[in-house]
Amino acid sequence: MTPGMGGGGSVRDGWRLLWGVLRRRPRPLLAVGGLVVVLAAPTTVAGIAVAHALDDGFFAHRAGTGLLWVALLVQVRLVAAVAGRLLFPPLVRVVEPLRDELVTAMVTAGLHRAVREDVPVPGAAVRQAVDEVEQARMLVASVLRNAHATGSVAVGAVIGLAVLDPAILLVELPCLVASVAGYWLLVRAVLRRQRRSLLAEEDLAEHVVRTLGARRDVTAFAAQDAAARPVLERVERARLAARALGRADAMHDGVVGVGVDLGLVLLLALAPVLIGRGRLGTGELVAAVYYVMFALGPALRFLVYGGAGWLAELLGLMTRLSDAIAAGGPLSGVATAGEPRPVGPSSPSGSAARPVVVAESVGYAYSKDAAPVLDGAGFTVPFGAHVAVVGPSGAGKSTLAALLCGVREPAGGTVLVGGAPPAPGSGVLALAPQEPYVFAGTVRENLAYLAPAASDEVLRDAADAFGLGRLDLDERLSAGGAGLSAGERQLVTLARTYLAAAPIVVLDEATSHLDPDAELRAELLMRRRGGTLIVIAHRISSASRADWVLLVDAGKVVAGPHHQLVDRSPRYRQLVGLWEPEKGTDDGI
Ligand SMILES: Nc1ncnc2c1ncn2[C@@H]1O[C@H](COP(=O)(O)OP(=O)(O)OP(=O)(O)O)[C@@H](O)[C@H]1O
Repeated sequence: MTPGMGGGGSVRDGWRLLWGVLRRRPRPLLAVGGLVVVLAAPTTVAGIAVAHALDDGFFAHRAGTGLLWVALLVQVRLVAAVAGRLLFPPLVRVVEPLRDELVTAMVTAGLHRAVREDVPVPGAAVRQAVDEVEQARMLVASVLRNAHATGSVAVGAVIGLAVLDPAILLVELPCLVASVAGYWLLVRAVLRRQRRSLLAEEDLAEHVVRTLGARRDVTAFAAQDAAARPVLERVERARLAARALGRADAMHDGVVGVGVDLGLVLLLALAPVLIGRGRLGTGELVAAVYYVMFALGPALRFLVYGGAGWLAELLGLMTRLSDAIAAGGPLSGVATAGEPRPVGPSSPSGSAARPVVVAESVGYAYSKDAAPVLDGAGFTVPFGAHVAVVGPSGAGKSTLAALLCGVREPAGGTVLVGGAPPAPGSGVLALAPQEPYVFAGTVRENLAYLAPAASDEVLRDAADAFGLGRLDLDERLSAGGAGLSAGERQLVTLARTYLAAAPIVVLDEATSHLDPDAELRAELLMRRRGGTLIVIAHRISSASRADWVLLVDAGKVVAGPHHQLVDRSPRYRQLVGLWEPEKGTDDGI
């Protein structure tokens, strides 16, 4: 699980998880709530003391009385500081058990998933889950403590205004309610947009990394434009999401303005009426202004500027935890986020992910005006199958391989590998392309490119098995493999693909320069490595060895075992006929 918002749950799920855990401790929660009113008293008394100090003391030329009220004000502040400590015991009883409950939920869900899907429990993911829960616990404590302080000051001010004159409350309360309601709507909008922006950025980053990782496949398919298009689309999506978030953020000032500035203007507009009727003294007006400016104002500002960020962070975190619990705990995403379970010769046995390849009504054309290469093609390749893809030259076999590898995206229909659209560089598929690529570096580097952890022994065994015994692992190769024969370049590419941990291997006419014996040996090795093998067939012998044949013709795909297609498909018979006369020499087309 990435620390980002990778899941699909909503903020409401985050709320539900948080509330579900908090409400299990109703007594300390009620005590925390009750203390809001108790701790509101100092603010109320402070305003009243200001009013009396002025009206009964200094404005009435009774300095002694005024000073007595000021002394009371100081006393109240001292008592408030001591009373503030009453909050901590119930707060601790609310917050501390949160960690145990959430960690238990995360790890339990993760273990269930591990058992259900037969995947190992990655310690790093569990550690990350514990860290996130700890972060959530600290955020809950901060949010509750600060919300409590803010809430008690605001409640104290509201009570004080009501004591001064209920009419003042009648003009202040609507402003306050409108401000808090606006803030609430804003928080939700900011959260939604923040989440959208984060997801867009994560998606972009993931796509860029994958596309860069697949640059050799992209080059092999000459699909630079097709590979760049989805990246550019994601850049635009991330830009729009960030702009929308910025617009929502800018609304915060308006929310504070309604609660404080508008409230103050209305209070001052009402004051002459109340003073004229003898309902409000000058000192009381000052006290009312004190409540609005120095109690409600800071409380609202804290709520909007400080609290909003904390609350957004807390809810974002809770939503991620809720996603993870719903998806099976801290392991969610581990098996699907670019880490396919290994299948190569250096991999532990019995731990293979088993992605099935499903194509449904797939359409693809190279441009808007070009005739579609594929038009409504559909088939399924079960995990572990050995499949040959055949068809006349130009029928779309390589195009199909590019779609399976995710290097091109279908114009219509869907291609799913292991239930998700294939992503280049995800490591689920390893491709040996038509044009072998050998890059400047040692034989070791060339072979280990898709299996960086492979030992020299494993690399040597693979090289020997593919007939590259004459090459030393330390031997330097130049870009393009000058000095190697065309067949040897293909063998280097094949051995590299063989060593990859990907559960699916696609050979796109990758044996065209090999003699039939070398081709047979390469195919047998690929079958032995385990996983699914999809061969864009160069020779009919290769199709007849496969469990299943996909015949690509006129935009469609017909599937079946070799012998069945020979019986059933005149087109396939024709192809076999074209291939077979050349048998014994080189039966390729
Ligand atoms: N990059 C491209 N731009 C435009 N058209 C293309 C491109 N690549 C392939 N095509 C066209 O798409 C069609 C299918 O090509 P593709 O290479 O997939 O067929 P294929 O069955 O693999 O052929 P072959 O057996 O000759 O390799 C052909 O008509 C080809 O000319």
